[in-house]
Amino acid sequence: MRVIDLNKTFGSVMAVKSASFDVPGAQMIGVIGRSGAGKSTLLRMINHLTPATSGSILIDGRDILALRGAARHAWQRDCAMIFQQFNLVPRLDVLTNVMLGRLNRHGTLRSLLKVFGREDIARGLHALERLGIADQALKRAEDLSGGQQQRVAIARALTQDPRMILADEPIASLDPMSAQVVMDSLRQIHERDGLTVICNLHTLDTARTYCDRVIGMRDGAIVYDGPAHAVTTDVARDIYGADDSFNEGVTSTVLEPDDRRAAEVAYLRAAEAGA
Ligand SMILES: Nc1ncnc2c1ncn2[C@@H]1O[C@H](COP(=O)(O)OP(=O)(O)OP(=O)(O)O)[C@@H](O)[C@H]1O
Repeated sequence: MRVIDLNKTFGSVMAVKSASFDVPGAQMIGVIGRSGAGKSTLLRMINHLTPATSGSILIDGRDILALRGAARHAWQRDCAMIFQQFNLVPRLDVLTNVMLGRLNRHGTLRSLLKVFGREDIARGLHALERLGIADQALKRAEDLSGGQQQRVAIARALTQDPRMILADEPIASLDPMSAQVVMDSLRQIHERDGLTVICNLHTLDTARTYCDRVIGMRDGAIVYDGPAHAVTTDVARDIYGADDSFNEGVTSTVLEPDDRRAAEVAYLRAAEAGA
């Protein structure tokens, strides 16, 4: 993937400014930066959840920002999104939630009727097994812990057969142990399946532990792009724009404007409808 001079403005706010980077092969990338730095907007533009103002994103030489209609939905299927708030259907059982990831692989009629075949069930169960929660398959999603729900969301993403996983602060709502399990799962998917995982993270130590590469954003611009191990305290201070009193433990945020939630819900509905 090549991201070239990507920009996003919201009114007078330049959320992402001239972002450019290449992902030459499967990588696990952590995007860090303080609240409002533009991390979510960057991920959302890659997935088409937020339209870019200008720039291009080339995959196999094709600008995915120019895609419309079915081609655009096919791309959204190829880059599965994982959200901080899991975005499961709370009253549906876990297995059905996971199989929803298969819907936009099928034709419209099958998708509308939510008809799952044997292969869908097998794939759903296999994904749950990989995430270590197959025993929860028949429970309602809302009855699971936050960490388990995020693993269900990852299993759903896997059943989409994605080329890439984009995770927007996947552990921000989780306790430390659940966060570790979720990050271990994403790392394992990256290594075993050879998928690129781009993950917005709000703690530096998580990025250092799990990612090979870190992209640091400040005020919409990429101010660091390099190996995770090279993110020293000085580099971090530059990314977070903090003074000498900078404390690594204090980084991003969990605030999420309502309009973004609405966009996520619309995205998932479209996926469910097999649009
Ligand atoms: N839908 C929107 N409408 C208007 N402004 C927005 C919208 N989404 C993001 N912004 C603004 O764009 C800038 C970048 O926001 P973004 O959410 O991408 O940052 P972030 O680094 O992900 O922050 P956080 O860690 O708080 O989620 C901020 O100034 C934010 O207020």
